Amino acid sequence: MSLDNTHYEALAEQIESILRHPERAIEHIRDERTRRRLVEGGCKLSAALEQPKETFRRVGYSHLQLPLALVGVESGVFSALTAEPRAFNSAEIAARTGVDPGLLRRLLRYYQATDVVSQVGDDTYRSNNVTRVLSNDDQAKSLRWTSKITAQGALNLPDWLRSNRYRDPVGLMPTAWTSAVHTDKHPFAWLAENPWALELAQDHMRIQREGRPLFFDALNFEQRFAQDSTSSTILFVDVGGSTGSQSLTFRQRYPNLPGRVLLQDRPEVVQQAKAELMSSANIEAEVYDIFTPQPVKGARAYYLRNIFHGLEDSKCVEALVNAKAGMTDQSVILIDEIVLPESNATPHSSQHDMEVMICVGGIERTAAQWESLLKDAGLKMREVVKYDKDYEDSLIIAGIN
Ligand SMILES: C[S@@+](CC[C@H](N)C(=O)[O-])C[C@H]1O[C@@H](n2cnc3c(N)ncnc32)[C@H](O)[C@@H]1O
Repeated sequence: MSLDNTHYEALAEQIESILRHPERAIEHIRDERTRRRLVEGGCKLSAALEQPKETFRRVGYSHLQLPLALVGVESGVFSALTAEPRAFNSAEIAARTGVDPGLLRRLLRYYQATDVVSQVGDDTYRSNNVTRVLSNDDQAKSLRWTSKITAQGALNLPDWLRSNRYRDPVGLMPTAWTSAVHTDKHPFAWLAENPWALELAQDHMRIQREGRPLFFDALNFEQRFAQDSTSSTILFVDVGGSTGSQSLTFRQRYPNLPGRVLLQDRPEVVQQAKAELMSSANIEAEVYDIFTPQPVKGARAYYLRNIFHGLEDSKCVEALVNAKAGMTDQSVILIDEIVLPESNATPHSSQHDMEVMICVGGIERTAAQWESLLKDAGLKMREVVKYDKDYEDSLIIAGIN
């Protein structure tokens, strides 16, 4: 259908009418697919129609977004605005936060202009859906991680890639991030020596998963892998499982399933996991290095989430061969990672690819790349279960044959 100016005028009026009461739209759009179409269409339309100076402003000022969000979080401005469902003037917010009134007016002007808060009068502001997300303590922790850690590496990316002559930097050390923080340590070793950052890393990993589907939603573990289990069956080995969120979920999803659940990770992480994991959760935790042969023999499933995207191919194959050392014909390796499509990747999955490149010299992979890695380790890719379309999160099921 060819559209003329009258159609575009009518569409613009409809959009403006939605924006006069966005909360009504949130209330009335019942279908998630419709909401996504509007959000994605709006973003793509905005980029497709913008003039050169608008492109420059969008891209050239993108460095302000993250630090100013963190300012709003750490100063308490966002939580002051969300404390009550009403509008506040800047003097009230200044009194509640201790932020200088002059600075506060400038910050609020910026937040209003970038849709982080809503302005209802000359000096009156109220929270909106964006303020509410940013004032959530957990989201704030995640912002601290990206701002204090990953953003440092991202800003160093142009120099780092140029100095490495634009090679694909998979497995390259130092990474864009380690060179930005001037360490010659591997990022995991650096984290072990910087407990404040390790805590942020773990919080971020936990938070960025919240509300997203889990592989348990798409696959019935009990039916597929736990037939005839007894109390001595090793059901689920959560390799590199951090403080055990997936082990805990496993126990919660299958409370009556007989068998053992084991968490394996680096020494400093296992120490923390043991302190955090409730003994009633019935999860064992042990130190294990994925670059040594798997000591736990004959488990039904060796589960590895977000481990391989931090490793170059040769290291992945080494870790897979080591995992295989524990497997029997009945065992499977479950790799829970992004599986990138060959075309039309989502922003989330491609952002993750950039993030692992910047921080750990890692890479997100396509199904063909996963299949090739598994083949090199003498394993067979049996099935790929995609369980989150936004992130392309998938469970790759592999076995010895
Ligand atoms: C990106 S995190 C993923 C954590 C967890 N699997 C999840 O998805 O929430 C990577 C984990 O691998 C662990 N790790 C890194 N190198 C390891 C090694 N050589 N052996 C065992 N675990 C390792 C880290 O300590 C960290 O907990």
